[in-house]
Amino acid sequence: MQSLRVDLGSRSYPIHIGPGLIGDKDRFAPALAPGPVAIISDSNVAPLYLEALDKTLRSLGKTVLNIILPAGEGSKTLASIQEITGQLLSAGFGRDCSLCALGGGVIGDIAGFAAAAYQRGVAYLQVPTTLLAMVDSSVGGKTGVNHPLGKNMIGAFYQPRAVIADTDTLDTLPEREFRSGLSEVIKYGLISDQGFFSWLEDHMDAVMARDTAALMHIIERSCADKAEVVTRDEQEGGLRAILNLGHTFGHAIEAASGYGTFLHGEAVAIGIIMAADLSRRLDLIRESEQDRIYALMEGAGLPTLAPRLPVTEYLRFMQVDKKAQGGQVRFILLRGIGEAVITGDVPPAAVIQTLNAFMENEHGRD
Ligand SMILES: NC(=O)c1ccc[n+]([C@@H]2O[C@H](COP(=O)([O-])OP(=O)(O)OC[C@H]3O[C@@H](n4cnc5c(N)ncnc54)[C@H](O)[C@@H]3O)[C@@H](O)[C@H]2O)c1
Ligand SMILES: O=C(O)C(=O)C[C@@H](O)[C@H](O)[C@H](O)COP(=O)(O)O
Ligand SMILES: [Zn+2]
Repeated sequence: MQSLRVDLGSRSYPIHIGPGLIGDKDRFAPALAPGPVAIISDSNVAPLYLEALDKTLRSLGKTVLNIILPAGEGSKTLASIQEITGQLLSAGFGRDCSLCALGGGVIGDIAGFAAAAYQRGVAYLQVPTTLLAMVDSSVGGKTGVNHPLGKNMIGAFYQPRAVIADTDTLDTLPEREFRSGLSEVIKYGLISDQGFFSWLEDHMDAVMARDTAALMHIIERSCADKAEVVTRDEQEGGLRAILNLGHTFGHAIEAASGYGTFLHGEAVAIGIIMAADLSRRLDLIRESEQDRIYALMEGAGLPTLAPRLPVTEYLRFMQVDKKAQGGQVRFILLRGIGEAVITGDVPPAAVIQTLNAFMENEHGRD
């Protein structure tokens, strides 16, 4: 097992990564509030891992309530928050309860927001079971749900009490979901960790084969890179926006093509390639660097073609991006591999050139 810490003063918490952790009551005990526990999971994950977690929590003397939502992005709605809070109230759960998010990023985001809102805030733990959730969504306290007009539009910054990533759960993760998580891993290399990007170029075969040591390395390095950013800027006053590389385009792809058509990581992979294209048009990166990014995404089996939607549709969803300031969309661009830049003065003509290029020749590379 490896353990890291997210240092946020009184809101600090550990991240534990390793095999068999769902059965390790000593990881759970220090993070739980005194009262009962609700496990929030989804219809795919619950049959696989809920019984084991339930048993661990009961061995700590806890009363346990199970709440199971339909699997998939379609559940990331306010209706799910209503469902969870309704079940908590019916079971008589008070402010001394804890919620355990057992699942991928969808469950983590929903359960985290339910924890932030229920009786104005109760304890919660992240027990991520997808690669994407282990490397990204379980860490940093961004919680929330979608709105038909935009992704993650309703939510809160609310930190978990612990992140407990049982790497054994990755054994059952479908291949497409595994690959989806890799785009967020590649993102860390691009925004702040050139050495990690090079390591991924050299070890992608081992990663794709789910080699144990390679998986431990990418999860640990990703969590460390994310924790470093979150510690310096918890609520995205500035720096944290770099974690959004590829997301301005990516969120537009997810929303405009209907939530769930593209997995989040797939949309982010395409979005990162589009952001690299825009960075090259603005002479921030060289074509050779753009080629390396494209090659690594392809090597990870991720999609690189943007869906053919009207450019006006892309622009409509990009306009509501939460990073916009004074009506001006801000982009996360690359100044090289390993260095991100947050910029609010991208000429609209350049953005439209990138969008047109992807719509015309499908991959956006002239
Ligand atoms: N809060 C954040 O900082 C943050 C960061 C990145 C992404 N996100 C959000 O995370 C979501 C995507 O998360 P995701 O990719 O984990 O998707 P997901 O939660 O939908 O999980 C993917 C699929 O795999 C299934 N699954 C999960 N674990 C499994 C396992 N071990 N074995 C078999 N099946 C399993 C799930 O039931 C689901 O069908 C998006 O909504 C995205 O916006 C949030
Ligand atoms: O933690 C962050 O900060 C991120 O931006 C991580 C992203 O990978 C993640 O998709 C996040 O949910 C996006 O947040 P949003 O504020 O752009 O909705
Ligand atoms: Zn993301």
